[in-house]
Amino acid sequence: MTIQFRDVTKRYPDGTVAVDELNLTVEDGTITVFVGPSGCGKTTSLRMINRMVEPTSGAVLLDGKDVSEGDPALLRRGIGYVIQHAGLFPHRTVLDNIATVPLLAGWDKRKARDRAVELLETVGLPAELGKRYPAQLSGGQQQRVGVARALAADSPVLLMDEPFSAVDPVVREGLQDELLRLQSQLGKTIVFVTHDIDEAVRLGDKVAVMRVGGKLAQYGTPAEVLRHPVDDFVASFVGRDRGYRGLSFLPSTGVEVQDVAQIALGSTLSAPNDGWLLAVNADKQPRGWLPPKSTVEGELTEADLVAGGSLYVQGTPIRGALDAALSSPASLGVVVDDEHRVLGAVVARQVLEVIEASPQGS
Ligand SMILES: Nc1ncnc2c1ncn2[C@@H]1O[C@H](COP(=O)(O)OP(=O)(O)OP(=O)(O)O)[C@@H](O)[C@H]1O
Repeated sequence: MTIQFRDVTKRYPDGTVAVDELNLTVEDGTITVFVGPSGCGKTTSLRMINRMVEPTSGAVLLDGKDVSEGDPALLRRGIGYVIQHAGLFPHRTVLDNIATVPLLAGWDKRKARDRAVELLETVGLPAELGKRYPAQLSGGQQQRVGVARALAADSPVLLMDEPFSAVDPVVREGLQDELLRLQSQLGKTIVFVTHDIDEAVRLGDKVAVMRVGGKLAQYGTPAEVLRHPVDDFVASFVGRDRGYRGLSFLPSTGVEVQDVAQIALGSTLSAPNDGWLLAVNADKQPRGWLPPKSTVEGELTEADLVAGGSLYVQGTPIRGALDAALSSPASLGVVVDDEHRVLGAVVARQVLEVIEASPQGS
C-alpha cells in the first residue's frame, strides 16, 4: 500500500506549524523513516496517516484514497501502531494485549487467542510470557509485545513512533534486526519515526530528514542522504562521521583478498613461527591468531591463541572489510564466506586506497 502526503500542513490551535507543506510518497512494501531533531513534526506527520491528528490543509492518501473519507475508528483499527514504551494495557495479560485488535474486529475469543499465541512466537518471545502482565517483562520484551499487537491488526501498514527509544543500545539493535527479519517476510509498508540517524539508516529503505518548523529537508535512500546531504542542516544532522557510515553502502569492488598463513587447531608446531598464523577449526572457520615466535607444547588449542577481530563476509559492503582489518591483532582482516570459512585476508592500507579512489572518498 502506498502512502502519499499531498501538500500537508498541520497548524495546531496555538499557531504552531508542526508540519509545513509536506509532499512525500511512501512506497509500497518499504520502510520509510522520518528522522529529525525534537519538535520537527515527525510524530504529527505519522499521526495524520491514521487520523489521530487531522491536517489543517492538504491530504493523506492510502493507495490513492483520501483517508479523511470514511470512519476514523475503522481506519485506525486497520493500521498497526507501535509507540515508545509499547503503550501496553497494564491490567491485561500479554496475550490479551495482543488480541485486542482482533477482538475489536469481532473475532471470536478462541481465534483471537490462537492468533496472539502465534504472534508471540513471530516476535521471538516464549509462549509462557503470554500469561504475564506487561510490568513483569523487560523493556525489550514489552516492545516486542507492542510489535506483536500491531501485527495482530494484520494490516498492510504499520506506523512505529520511536518504538525502540526507551531500551538500551544492545537490546535496541536486537529489536532492529528482528524488525528487518520480520519485514523481509511480511513486506509491509512501514513508517518509522526516530530522532536517531543511525537507526534511520539501518532500518530505512528511504529516509525523510525533517527540520524544525515541519519542513522536509531531504528524502532519499540512506546512501544518498549520507553521501550527498542537500544542505548544511542535513550534513550536520547526519554527523561528522557520515563518511564512515556511508561505507556501509559502498561495495567492496577492488578490495584484494590475499592468502593468509593458517594453522589447524589440533596440529603441532614443529618450530616457532615467523609471522602471525590464523588458526582454523576442522570446518576451516577462524578461531583466533597465533602470534609470531610462539612455542606450542603438544597440540594447538584455543588457549594458545589471541582473539581475532571482526570477520569480513566477502561480498558485503566495504565497511566490514575496513573494520576487520583495523580490529585484527595481526593487521590482517579475515575474509570469510557465508559459512564463515576462511577465504583469505585484507589489509587496511589497500582497503583505504579503494575507498579513496571511490567517488565517496574523493
Ligand atoms: N497538540 C499540540 N498542540 C500544540 N502544539 C503541538 C501539539 N503537538 C505537537 N505540537 C508541536 O508541534 C511541533 C511538532 O511536534 P511533533 O511531536 O510532531 O514533533 P516530533 O518531531 O515528533 O518531536 P519529538 O521527537 O520531540 O517527539 C512541536 O513544536 C510541538 O511542540
